[in-house]
Amino acid sequence: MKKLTENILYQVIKKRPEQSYKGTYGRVLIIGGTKQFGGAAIMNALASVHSGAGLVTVATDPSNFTALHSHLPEAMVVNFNDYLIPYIQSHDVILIGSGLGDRLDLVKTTFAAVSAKQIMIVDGSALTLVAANHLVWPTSRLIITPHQMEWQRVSDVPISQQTFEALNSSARAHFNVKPIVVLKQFHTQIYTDNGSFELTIGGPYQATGGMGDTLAGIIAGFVAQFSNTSLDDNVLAAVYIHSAIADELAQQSFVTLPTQISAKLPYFMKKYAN
Ligand SMILES: NC(=O)C1=CN([C@@H]2O[C@H](COP(=O)(O)OP(=O)(O)OC[C@H]3O[C@@H](n4cnc5c(N)ncnc54)[C@H](OP(=O)(O)O)[C@@H]3O)[C@@H](O)[C@H]2O)[C@@H](O)CC1
Ligand SMILES: Nc1ncnc2c1ncn2[C@@H]1O[C@H](COP(=O)(O)OP(=O)(O)O)[C@@H](O)[C@H]1O
Ligand SMILES: [Mg+2]
Repeated sequence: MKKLTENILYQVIKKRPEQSYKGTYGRVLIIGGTKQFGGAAIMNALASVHSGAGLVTVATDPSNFTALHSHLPEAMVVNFNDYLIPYIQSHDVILIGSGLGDRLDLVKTTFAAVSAKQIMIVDGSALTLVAANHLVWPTSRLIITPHQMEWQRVSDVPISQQTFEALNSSARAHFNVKPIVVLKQFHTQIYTDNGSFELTIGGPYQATGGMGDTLAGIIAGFVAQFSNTSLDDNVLAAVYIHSAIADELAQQSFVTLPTQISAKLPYFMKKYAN
């Protein structure tokens, strides 16, 4: 397993060309946040916008609109009970699942509408719904971001066996579509067609609800905007920067809040842009 280093940030984060506009940096659709878990979609969106996605729309329960806008007026909203197919088809990147509760209907609609050229990130409750209902993965460019229990649910590799890299790799190989797998834990592992990678930074100051929702949002922001590097590299850079910022915050803080990580992203990214 290759160890991720800071070098991935120099490779991926580039100074922006002057001849560009918001459309250049990608359109992200976030589908998540039931009434109970609205914070998850808000944290997705904060991370996507702060990491540089050009346009972010959040399809969520309408009870979350005001809270989302008060944190992030940059985001657009749509009621996730409305007809979503035109939204799904017109976005470059779809992030589904954070705080999605039991909305299997939304997972099915999204999987059916997404096309092969779009990038889809599946997180949180959507992973649990895929596993519980034996859904077939869509043939989009797919990234999944399970924590260890979610990975157990979707891959059948028990948490106690997940230390074995070969088992995780072979479980991934048996999916109908081979996704980039971000297996989150202390020292997160990333499984790709080009090998597996290990994060060697980060720590338990990150163990706060919303930390994974924030990572999923950063991944969306990175894959939406960086078009000169591979999808694999963009995901690796997103995973690295999430914990690098946490490490920096942890020098002064006992816990590192997800929203603090998002707030720091633009400043942290600046030093790598060349
Ligand atoms: N503010 C918001 O709106 C927030 C909304 N959120 C949203 O809530 C949804 C549910 O997400 P979830 O992860 O909380 O619940 P679930 O999928 O049932 O997994 C938990 C079960 O797995 C077990 N477990 C074992 N290992 C584990 C591990 N490494 N990491 C984590 N758990 C581990 C664990 O064991 P236990 O803690 O009981 O020991 C428990 O039995 C999801 O969509 C998410 O986006 C959250 O982001 C929070 C903030
Ligand atoms: N002890 C730890 N050390 C390093 N990172 C951690 C630790 N505990 C949690 N994390 C990180 O926090 C995030 C948790 O993701 P997840 O459980 O999906 O959170 P949530 O769904 O509440 O947003 C992952 O990125 C994980 O790697
Ligand atoms: Mg999660």
